[in-house]
Amino acid sequence: MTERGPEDDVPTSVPAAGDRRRFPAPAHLVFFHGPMDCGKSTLALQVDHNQSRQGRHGLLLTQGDRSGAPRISSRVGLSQDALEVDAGTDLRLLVRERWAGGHRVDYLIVDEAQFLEPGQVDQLAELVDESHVDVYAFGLTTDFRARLFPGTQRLLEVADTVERVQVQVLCWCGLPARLNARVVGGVMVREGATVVVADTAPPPPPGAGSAAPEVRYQVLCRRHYVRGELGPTAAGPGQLALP
Ligand SMILES: Nc1ncnc2c1ncn2[C@@H]1O[C@H](COP(=O)(O)OP(=O)(O)O)[C@@H](O)[C@H]1O
Ligand SMILES: Cc1cn([C@H]2C[C@H](O)[C@@H](COP(=O)(O)O)O2)c(=O)[nH]c1=O
Repeated sequence: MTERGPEDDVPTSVPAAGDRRRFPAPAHLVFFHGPMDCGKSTLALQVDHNQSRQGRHGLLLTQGDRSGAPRISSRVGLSQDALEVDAGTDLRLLVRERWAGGHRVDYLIVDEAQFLEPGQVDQLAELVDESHVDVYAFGLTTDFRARLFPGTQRLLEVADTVERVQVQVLCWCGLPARLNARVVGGVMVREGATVVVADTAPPPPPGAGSAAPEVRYQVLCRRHYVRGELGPTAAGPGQLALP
């Protein structure tokens, strides 16, 4: 086990082959991605559990969790308190402040990583390369327009390892679903703000009152995403709202 902290010496040149064991194993930036509901937050909490059980100290970060609280919450029922970050957070300073307060930080768990600014992804890479902090980031591949989020794009560009989360989410037709449709008032939309925090909960049964969330997401296969078809369980006609 390698314990990392501000006091560690960071090698400034590549060691000769015989010297390698004097240097810590390199840290890594790992990015796990997929559509909504594929188990990213569950995996984030599992990675944290497995790392912390090795005696390592992690810092959990998130932004805009569905719970509305600074937490990483999984639909399986697990959840952990986390630090809420936003576009203005310097992630290097965040870690250095923890170190200055006497806390060890060996690794970061970053959920909802699609919401990071590209510059914040570069800060994570710097923490990996210059401070030997392992970073495990978890985020959506694409937004409701089927375009990469800027944070996701940067993670795909610079991460040491990129893994598509293996749990398949299924479209209503039974095919694997990889695209996130935004549904407003029962109708799929393709225009709007990139960030709208909401869940994939199915629509309530007819007559259940107005507690229904106005915005929800539905994960679809490519064909049904392109056609804007939400399937038989969709509220309302399930039609695409043309711009
Ligand atoms: N009651 C349940 N029993 C078993 N697995 C569940 C249950 N509810 C949700 N899940 C699993 O949790 C997954 C969603 O996990 P979550 O971490 O919240 O996803 P993400 O963060 O990617 O949106 C679902 O795809 C499903 O596999
Ligand atoms: C597609 C899409 C999603 N979001 C939001 C909706 C949720 O609050 C999160 C994703 O959460 P999950 O843990 O992956 O289920 O992202 C968004 O703001 N914009 C989008 O285009």
